Amino acid sequence: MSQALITAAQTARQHAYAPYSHFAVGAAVLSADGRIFTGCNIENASYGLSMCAERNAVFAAVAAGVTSLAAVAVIGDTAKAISPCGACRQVLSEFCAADTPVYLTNLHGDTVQTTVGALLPGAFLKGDLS
Ligand SMILES: O=c1ccn([C@H]2C[C@H](O)[C@@H](CO)O2)c(=O)[nH]1
Ligand SMILES: [Zn+2]
Repeated sequence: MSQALITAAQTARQHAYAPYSHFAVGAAVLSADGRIFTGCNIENASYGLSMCAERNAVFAAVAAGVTSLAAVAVIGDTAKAISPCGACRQVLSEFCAADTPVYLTNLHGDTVQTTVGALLPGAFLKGDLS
């Protein structure tokens, strides 16, 4: 399943809209019942409005009613496996368990398997609200 998820991320990457950074990213997330949702980064002339691939994939899942994710894959044209930004780590923490596997990859086939909890130890979570 990790290979299918990585392939889905790779396909989504082809739709990246990144005319400013020229850095295309794709992401895919897996639901508990085996569905895959994908996202690519989408930039804007107002740079700060740009959105990462990871968050677009998570938001696509949530918009389909899936709020619990079983696995995540991300791909970009990096020298080493891609490293998600802090904002995406926080958003992943909202919808994934700490032990949810994350496959970080690049176009050379380097793959690092980590977890959402390892990517953002001490994430601010629902339970922290009083
Ligand atoms: O993990 C990452 C890292 C970067 N980007 C996007 C944001 C921006 O559009 C471009 C350059 O940072 O890549 C992602 O989508 N995911
Ligand atoms: Zn991000």
